Amino acid sequence: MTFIEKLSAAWTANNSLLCVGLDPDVTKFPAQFKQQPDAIYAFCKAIIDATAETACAFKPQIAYFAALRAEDQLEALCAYMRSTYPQIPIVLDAKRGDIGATAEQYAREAYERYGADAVTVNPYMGFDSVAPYLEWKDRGVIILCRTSNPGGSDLQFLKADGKPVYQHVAQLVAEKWNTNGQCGLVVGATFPNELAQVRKIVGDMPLLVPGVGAQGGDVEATVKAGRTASGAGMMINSSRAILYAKELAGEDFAKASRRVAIETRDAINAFR
Ligand SMILES: O=c1ccn([C@@H]2O[C@H](COP(=O)(O)O)[C@@H](O)[C@H]2O)c(=O)[nH]1
Repeated sequence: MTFIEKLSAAWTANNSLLCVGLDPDVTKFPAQFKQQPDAIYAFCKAIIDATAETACAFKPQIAYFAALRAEDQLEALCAYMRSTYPQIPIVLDAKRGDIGATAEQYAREAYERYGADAVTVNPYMGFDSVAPYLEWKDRGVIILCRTSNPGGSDLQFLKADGKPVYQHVAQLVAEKWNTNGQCGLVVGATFPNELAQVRKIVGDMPLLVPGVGAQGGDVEATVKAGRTASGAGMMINSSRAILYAKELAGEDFAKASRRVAIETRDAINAFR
């Protein structure tokens, strides 16, 4: 099964466009994890088990693991997700970008070492820096287009040949790079107008849409701007708001995460 087939099946089976982001920050972990040597694995596993039925994808952010020399825990976590929830795609958020020879190694890291279904990639160095990922025909390549952060405008909004750079990226990926139908784009929920522009350019291409939850993106505006005719087409990511959900009286952290994941999924579904 290809990444796109798996994602489409997960949209339907879980009736969800929610992507649960795994950004494990040990300073925010509940007390019971503090002394645990594999705390990152144990915390993320609990979140995965609590939210799996609400999600169309999981998105581990590699920086949170690498910064603590915890790549082995990321590897174990990806193996756990693949064996326990094989129907839910893993999108490794690594935002890689380098010359072709190095990109080949980054592609192996994402797809072979971690067994990710898709990886995020930076298009700034052009086609030959993305081509090695495209060689993995059953995997997804999710290319940064209009990122959710304010500083994304510094370059992505610059006009070239009369239109902003992010629109060039969308057009280039849709018309030239996506020959095997395996590409997606990252477009922030914090910019619904640009999300609508990108949707017009790329047809039904899947979009990874971070920015709801902690970054304050508006769910209704996001869904209305980015949905396809069939009411899908997006992995709307929320990380911190789910991982570190405020617990209600008598609730534990995983139940709180599950509750917020359900609320977010349902809020999204209300506008599909
Ligand atoms: O444009 C982008 C691309 C990626 N991200 C990543 O998504 C999550 C967002 O986390 P929240 O806690 O929901 O804000 C994080 O891993 C970012 O690295 C993004 O925010 N914007």
